[in-house]
Amino acid sequence: MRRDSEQPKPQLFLQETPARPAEDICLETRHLSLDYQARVGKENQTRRALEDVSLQIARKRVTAFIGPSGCGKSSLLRTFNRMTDLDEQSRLSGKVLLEGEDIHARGVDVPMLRRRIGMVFQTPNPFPMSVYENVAFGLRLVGENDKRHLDDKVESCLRSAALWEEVKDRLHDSALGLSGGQQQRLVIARTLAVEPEVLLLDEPASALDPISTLKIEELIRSLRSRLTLIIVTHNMQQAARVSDDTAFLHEGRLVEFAPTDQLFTNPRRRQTEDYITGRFG
Ligand SMILES: Nc1ncnc2c1ncn2[C@@H]1O[C@H](COP(=O)(O)OP(=O)(O)OP(=O)(O)O)[C@@H](O)[C@H]1O
Repeated sequence: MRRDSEQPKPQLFLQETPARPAEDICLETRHLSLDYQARVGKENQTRRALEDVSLQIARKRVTAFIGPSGCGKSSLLRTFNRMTDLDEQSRLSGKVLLEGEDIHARGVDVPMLRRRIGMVFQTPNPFPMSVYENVAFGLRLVGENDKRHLDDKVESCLRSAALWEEVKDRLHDSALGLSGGQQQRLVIARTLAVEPEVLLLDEPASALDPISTLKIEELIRSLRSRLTLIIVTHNMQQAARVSDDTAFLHEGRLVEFAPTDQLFTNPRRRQTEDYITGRFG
């Protein structure tokens, strides 16, 4: 196995990664750093969650973010749909580009950005309404009220989320009566209804049992023919099973980003090797 003798130099990262044709890149960060305010005793201190992260996410692939707790995986994910804006005290520098366009440029429509880049969280969060209305929700918001069209769309999204067969006879029952795994697939169906280009998944299966986890993993694989997926996971086996590319982060820095097979079998960085072989983390 090849090892580096030196500490990683993330700023060299792009030169070491096989260049992707520009037309294959969906999302890109350039020298992205994120600072937040932490309360220490009676004082606020500025802390860095992300440090000079530059990476290119390929379209219609599954990219996994792995790394020890607190390394910045979720923070990085949340920059892609500007969820980090919700913390008014955090400061971002560098760029995030979606299809080559700066998502922080003046005039960007943030609700539209969040339609294009959907997000699914660790704990399933269906709305307290029926299964049907959960999926129809986003469509109604954009003015779709035609019943035939809504019926078709609800069915196709539930099929895409591998949930239709389990819920087709209880579409008008409360979504809160579904199991945790079903709720998470419903949330994915709800997100798919507004036809996002990118789906961000923040530990989507960590609250689920093994069978539900398997279903979510199969779903992730099946969705990559139609959109770009990015998954944060603590579980390296899961990253290896579902992703095409994997980024390893440590202390807010991108240490290594490579095709998943390569990263797990022949990591280029000593730190990556130590992490995947369980020497730390
Ligand atoms: N707005 C914020 N306020 C307080 N702390 C923050 C904020 N943003 C990031 N952090 C801190 O920055 C670090 C990175 O957090 P992040 O949630 O991105 O890590 P992570 O790799 O996803 O961790 P985990 O695997 O434990 O979920 C953590 O120490 C976190 O507590």
